[in-house]
Amino acid sequence: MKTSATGGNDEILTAAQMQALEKQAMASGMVTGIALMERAGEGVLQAISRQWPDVLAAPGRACILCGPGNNGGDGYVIARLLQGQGWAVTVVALGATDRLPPDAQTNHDRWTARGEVMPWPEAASAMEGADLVIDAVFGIGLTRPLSPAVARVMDQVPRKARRVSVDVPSGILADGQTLTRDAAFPAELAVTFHCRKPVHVALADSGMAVAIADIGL
Ligand SMILES: NC(=O)C1=CN([C@@H]2O[C@H](COP(=O)(O)OP(=O)(O)OC[C@H]3O[C@@H](n4cnc5c(N)ncnc54)[C@H](OP(=O)(O)O)[C@@H]3O)[C@@H](O)[C@H]2O)[C@H](O)CC1
Ligand SMILES: [K+]
Repeated sequence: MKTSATGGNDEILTAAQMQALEKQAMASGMVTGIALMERAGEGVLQAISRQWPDVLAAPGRACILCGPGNNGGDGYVIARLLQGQGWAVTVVALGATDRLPPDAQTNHDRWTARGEVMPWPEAASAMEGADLVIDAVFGIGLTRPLSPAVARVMDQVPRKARRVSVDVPSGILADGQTLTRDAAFPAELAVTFHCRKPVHVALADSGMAVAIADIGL
């Protein structure tokens, strides 16, 4: 699997086009959702190593914010992988965790066999002192502005941590209309899958780095 600044893929797909591509790949039997999710999690860690070679070299403390969909599912994969590399991992879940989409539920359950999940109101304390905060709250499925309880946490993300968004910084629609930029997760790096979405182009000169992980689509 390769990750790079452009991933060698200069295509730009909308959220709908990306969802159609994933659906088609899964319907064709070429790949399963659970395999895509595992590759996505692995791709995020590879992109972090490219961006900051030292960060993953020495295990530290990571806080993973997981949302109610498959973006959250990616977060549970990342939690498990980081813990396997010796990191102290805290996971915080937004919403119920007993009715996630199937692939996310599988990865949530794999995580809870080895670690805790804190409720959203404890997000601020869970992020305190973290070396790495991963935003796996919303990806291309965001459909409306963040609720105040979620927007507040975005303001509380410790700026001294390395801050990485899975796919799209939560709070921003993948298709580029910035819902509430100020309430969005303050990502230094967004790791997206297969190709960039319009939001990655729109944020190009915001100082946020973008990496593309190839998930075999
Ligand atoms: N499809 C795959 O196999 C892969 C997907 N990847 C990752 O998945 C996300 C897209 O996942 P999806 O579940 O479609 O969407 P999200 O996780 O981004 O969020 C959807 C859920 O969030 C709810 N939602 C939306 N907006 C809000 C909001 N403002 N406040 C609260 N909740 C919100 C939404 O609920 P609805 O009420 O709108 O139904 C959903 O429950 C993609 O970004 C990738 O990270 C894998 O990476 C590859 C395989
Ligand atoms: K995200």
